[in-house]
Amino acid sequence: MRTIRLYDMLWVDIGETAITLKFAESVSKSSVKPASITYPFDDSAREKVEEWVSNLLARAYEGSLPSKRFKVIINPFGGSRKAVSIFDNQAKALFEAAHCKLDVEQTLHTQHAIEIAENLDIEAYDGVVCCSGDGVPHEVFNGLFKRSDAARALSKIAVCQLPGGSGNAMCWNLTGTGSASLATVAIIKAYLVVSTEGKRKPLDLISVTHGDCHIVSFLSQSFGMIAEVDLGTEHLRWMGDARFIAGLLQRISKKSAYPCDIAVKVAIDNKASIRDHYRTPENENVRGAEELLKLEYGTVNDPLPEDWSLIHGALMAWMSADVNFFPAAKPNDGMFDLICVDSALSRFKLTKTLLAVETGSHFDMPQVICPHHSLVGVAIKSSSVVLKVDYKKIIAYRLIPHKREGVAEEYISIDGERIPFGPLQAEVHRGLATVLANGDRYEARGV
Ligand SMILES: Nc1ncnc2c1ncn2[C@@H]1O[C@H](COP(=O)(O)OP(=O)(O)OP(=O)(O)O)[C@@H](O)[C@H]1O
Repeated sequence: MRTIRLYDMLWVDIGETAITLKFAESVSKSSVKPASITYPFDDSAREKVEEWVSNLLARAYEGSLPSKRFKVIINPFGGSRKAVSIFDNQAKALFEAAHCKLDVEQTLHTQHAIEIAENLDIEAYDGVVCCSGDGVPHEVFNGLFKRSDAARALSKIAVCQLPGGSGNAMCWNLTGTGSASLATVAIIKAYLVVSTEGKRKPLDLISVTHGDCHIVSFLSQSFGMIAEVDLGTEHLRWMGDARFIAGLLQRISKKSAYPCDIAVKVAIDNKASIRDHYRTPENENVRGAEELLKLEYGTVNDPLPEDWSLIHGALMAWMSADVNFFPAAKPNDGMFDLICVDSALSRFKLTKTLLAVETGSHFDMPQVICPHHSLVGVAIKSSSVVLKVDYKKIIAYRLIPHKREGVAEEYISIDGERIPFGPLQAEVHRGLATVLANGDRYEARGV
C-alpha cells in the first residue's frame, strides 16, 4: 500500500477503464518530480469512482483553486542564467501534471515585465509566475500598478516567484524554499480565491516617490551599507547568496557611514509590542479597494508632515536564503519594518549583529533597541545616525540622503533595483497586492 499526502496530490485522470493519480514524488530532500499510479476499475463502478475522484480533488485543493491559469515570465539572464532550464526541468512538468494552464514568455529586455503586466488580460489568468530574481516580480507589481484598473488587477492577479535569480527573496518568503520544484508545488497548492470560501493572500505594497516618479516596492528599500552591498557587489555575483555577507563584512571592516536625514511615521516602537503584533493573526479580508491606491501623506515633493519622527525599510522577512533581516515582518499588516544601524557601534558588535541576521536572532540582541518614546514623532537629524541598531514598525518615511565627499557611486535600492540617488518618500498600501502562499506569515523564523 502506498501513501500519498494530499498536499502532493496534483490531479486524477479518469480514463475508460482506469484512473491515474498524478502526484509530486520526492527524489531528494529538496526536490520532487511528477509521478503517477494507475488503478483499473470496472465500468459498473464509474459513478462511484467519479464521485471519489471529485472528493479527493476537492480535499487536495481545499482553499485553493485547481487548474490555475498562469502567465509565466522567465528572465533568461537572471542569476546565473539558468532560469530557462530551471523552469523547463524542475517546474513545467509539475504544472502540467496539475492541469495548470501555462502561457510562457521570456523577457527580451530590461523592464519588459512591466509592459507584460501592464497589458495583461487579467481575466485570462489567475496569476503571474516569475522565474527570475526579485527584479521581475518588482516589475510585474509596477506594471499592474500603472494600469487604469490597478486596484482590481493587483487584487485579481496573484504574483509569485520560482527561484531563477541570485536572491529569490520572494520565493523564500512565501514558499519557504529555494528549490524550484518544491516552490512549484507550493504555488500549485497555494490559497487563491475560488469563490467566497476561497482565500486570497494579500500583500502590502509600498509606494515610493522620488523626483517626479511614483513606483511600488514589495520587498525592500535600502540606502547605505545594504544598498551598496546589494548593488555595488555585482562583481561578486559568482558567489551567489554569499556575496551579500562578503560585501557586508568588507564594509564593516571599513566602518562605512552614510549621512542622511530621515523622518518617520512610527506605528510600533518597542520590541515587546512588535512581538505581540507579530503573533496576532491579521484579518484576511483587506481588499484592493480604490482608496488603497491613494497616497495619504503626499509625495516627496510635498511639505514634510509635522508629526514624523528614522533607514532600511522592508516588507518581506528574507533578503536571501541566509539573510532574515526582518524577522517581525508580516505580509499584510499595513506596516513595514525599519532597521537603523548606529555607525558608532563597535566593529565587533556590528559584525555579531549582522551575522545574527542569518537566523533572525538579531531582533533579540541588546544592541537591537527600539528608541525611547520621547524620540517618537520628531524628525531625527542623523548625519551619522543616533541610535545603535533599532527595529520599528512604521507606516511612512522620508529619506534625504547626502552625498559623501570623494565617493563616486552612491546607491539607493528599491527591491534590489537601483534608483537615482536623491530624496524619496515611502508609504504603505495595506493588502493592495495578491501573492500565492499557504501560511499567514512569512516562512522565515519569526519573533
Ligand atoms: N532579456 C533581458 N535582458 C536584459 N535585462 C533583463 C532581461 N530581462 C530582464 N532583465 C532585467 O534584469 C534585472 C534583474 O532581474 P532578476 O531580478 O530577474 O535577476 P537577478 O538580478 O539575477 O536576481 P536578483 O534580483 O535575485 O539579484 C531586472 O532589472 C530586469 O529588468
